[in-house]
Formats: sequence, structure tokens, C-alpha cells
Amino acid sequence: MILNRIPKFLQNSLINKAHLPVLRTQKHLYSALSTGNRVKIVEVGPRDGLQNEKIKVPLESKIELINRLSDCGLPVIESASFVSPKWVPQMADSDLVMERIIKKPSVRYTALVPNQKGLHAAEKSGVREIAIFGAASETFSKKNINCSIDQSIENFSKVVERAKIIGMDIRGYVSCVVGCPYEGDVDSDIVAYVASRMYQMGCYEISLGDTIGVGTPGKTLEMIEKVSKRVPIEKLAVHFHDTYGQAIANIYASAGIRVVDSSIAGLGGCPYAKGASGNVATEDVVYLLEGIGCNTGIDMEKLVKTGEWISSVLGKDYGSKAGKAILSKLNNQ
Ligand SMILES: CC(C)(COP(=O)([O-])OP(=O)([O-])OC[C@H]1O[C@@H](n2cnc3c(N)ncnc32)[C@H](O)[C@@H]1OP(=O)([O-])[O-])[C@@H](O)C(=O)NCCC(=O)NCCSC(=O)C[C@@](C)(O)CC(=O)[O-]
Repeated sequence: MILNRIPKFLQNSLINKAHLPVLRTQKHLYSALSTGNRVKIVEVGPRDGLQNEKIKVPLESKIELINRLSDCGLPVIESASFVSPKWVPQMADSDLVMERIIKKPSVRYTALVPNQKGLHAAEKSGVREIAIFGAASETFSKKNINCSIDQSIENFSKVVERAKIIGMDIRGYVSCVVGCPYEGDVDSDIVAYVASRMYQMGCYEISLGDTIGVGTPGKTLEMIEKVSKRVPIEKLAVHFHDTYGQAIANIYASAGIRVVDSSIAGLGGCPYAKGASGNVATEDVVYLLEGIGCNTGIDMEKLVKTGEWISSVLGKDYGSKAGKAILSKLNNQ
């Protein structure tokens, strides 16, 4: 009988059978990625995708990438990062990127901000929405932003306080939500704690990052279940790296979530998470979502052409499976 109340796509999935006990207690989780829902994609390619590139990406290419992504119909594009250029040199021209991109009124152009200095620089460059970024692992927090989890929360609350005064919207990231490159498995209670602190301080959305891509559908679902007890599920987003090829499965398993982060052509990686591969490719996510009847509002043809183009700029193979397949069809028409 319980099965009848679960959407069809979950009824037939392994996730559903393996996790019925979880799903039974979390009715709101099943509404997930079900037919007819609109799912928002947050494109993180220009920031998460490029930040780890060893060779300096030309400013003009960064700008062209963001402008092309805007034309694809993506509603949110994380475009820049106002972090220390000593820590992440690739993002050092973020002010110029933000100043020179063509801003469409329908698109939100966001930027990472770690501290007051970054907030000030973002404000000067006309940024209207920022993202703070913490972690559920002490060691990762120290390696990535040079402070403990509690210190980071204290620092972020000052950034958020000031950002609210100047009318900015604020998103929060929690990294290492299932695993840490230094500490191994991560306790979901800590993820829930960091996420809830960010939500309480005024972040309108919390993105849960599987920074090193070690999550599997079962672990992901259990983590979301824990976090959603402290932060409303409609305020959560998922952010998967695809190191173990599980990202699409994890998104499919992220029952109840309506916001998915992804990166064009699967670019990406965190400089402080060695061995982590790129983010899940936006093209693959759009293919999944549209395939199960979710509306993304994204122009797939423009998207795959953008994915192929940026891959060639970076001298890489095109990293989206769906993108490659669609492109080869287009080329054979
Ligand atoms: C947080 C800090 C700044 C602390 O770094 P620190 O060294 O502790 O800071 P500090 O205050 O001692 O400053 C050191 C120097 O940096 C400068 N500085 C300080 N702040 C800024 C700033 N905002 N903009 C420009 N410059 C800055 C500051 O002025 C000083 O310069 P100096 O006096 O030596 O010439 C540093 O650790 C940092 O920048 N970390 C960022 C690391 C990063 O960007 N990681 C990747 C993003 S997170 C990620 O990818 C994960 C995510 C979000 O995608 C989700 C997921 O996948 O899990």
C-alpha cells in the first residue's frame, strides 16, 4: 500500500526498495523529481568548473562562456569567486568578469565570497547574490578556508549580516556532505548542523556538496533525510562531483530536492580536494531531468555546443556523455 503513494519512477527503482523505511517516514521526500515539476539548475561551470584549471583561462573566454550559458536559458550562473588570489589564482580576474559579462534580467549571476574582503570586492563589481562556503569536515575546512567549522560560521555570520544590509541574496554551501578527502566518512549530523546554521543566519538556499564524489544513492538519501529535519527540503540543493560515476544516480535518488548544481561539460574540481574529478555535467543533468518529465527551460542544442566549445578552449575531451551523443546526432543531420 505504501508503494501506491510513491511516485512511479521511485516505485521501480532500487532506491525505493532499499530505502522504504526511510521513505515511509519522509513522505515529503517522495515528491522529488516527479513528472511535471520544475527543477532549477544552478550552473557552476564558470566558477567551480574553471577554478582548478592549471593554465590561466583567458578573460575573454570566461566572459564568452558566461554569455553563452545565459543564452542557453540557465536561470542561475555562478560566475566568479572573490577569494584570495594566492589561494585560487584562476579566479583573480573575477571583478573584470562580473563587470564585463552581458547581464540578462532573467539570469542571476552569483559569486563565492569567503570573508568581508571578498564581500567588499563583490559589491564593487556589481554582484547581487553571493555564496558563502563551509564544510562538514574540520580538516577540509582548515585546508580550504584556513579556519575551523565554528570559526567559519562566526565569520560567515558577519558576511551575511553585511550582505543583507546591502540587499544581497545569500546562498550557502556545505562541502564534504558524505565524505572528506582527509577524514573519510562524514557524519550527517554535522552536515545538518552546518546547513542549519547557514539557514538560520539567512541563506535562502543551502547546497549540499559531495566534494569528492564518493556518495552513493543510499548514503545520499540518508544524508538528505537527516538534513531535511533541520532545514526545509525546498531550501536545499544538491551538488555532486562525478569521481565515481555516481552523480546522476545520486541526483535521481535526491528525493524532494528541486535545485541541482552542475557544470557545463562536467568541468571542475576543488583545488583543496585532491583526486576529486569534475562536477556532474549540466548536459547530463538536463537529459535526465527532461527524460523523467521535469521542465528545466534549457535549450539543449545551445548547451551542447557551448560544452563542446569550452572543452576545446581548455584543450580537453568533451566530458558530457549526453552532450557527445546529441552533438554527434546534430553533426549527422
Ligand atoms: C578564506 C581565505 C581568504 C583565508 O585565507 P587566509 O590566508 O587565512 O586569510 P588572510 O586574511 O590571512 O589573508 C591572506 C592574504 O589573502 C588576502 N585575502 C584574504 N581574503 C581575500 C579575498 N576575499 N580576496 C582577495 N584577497 C584576500 C589578504 O589580503 C592577504 O593578502 P596579503 O596581505 O598576504 O597580501 C582563503 O583560505 C581562501 O581564499 N580560500 C578559498 C579557497 C577556495 O576558493 N576553494 C575553492 C572553493 S570551495 C569549493 O570549490 C567547494 C564547493 C563550493 O564547490 C562545493 C563542493 O563541491 O563541495
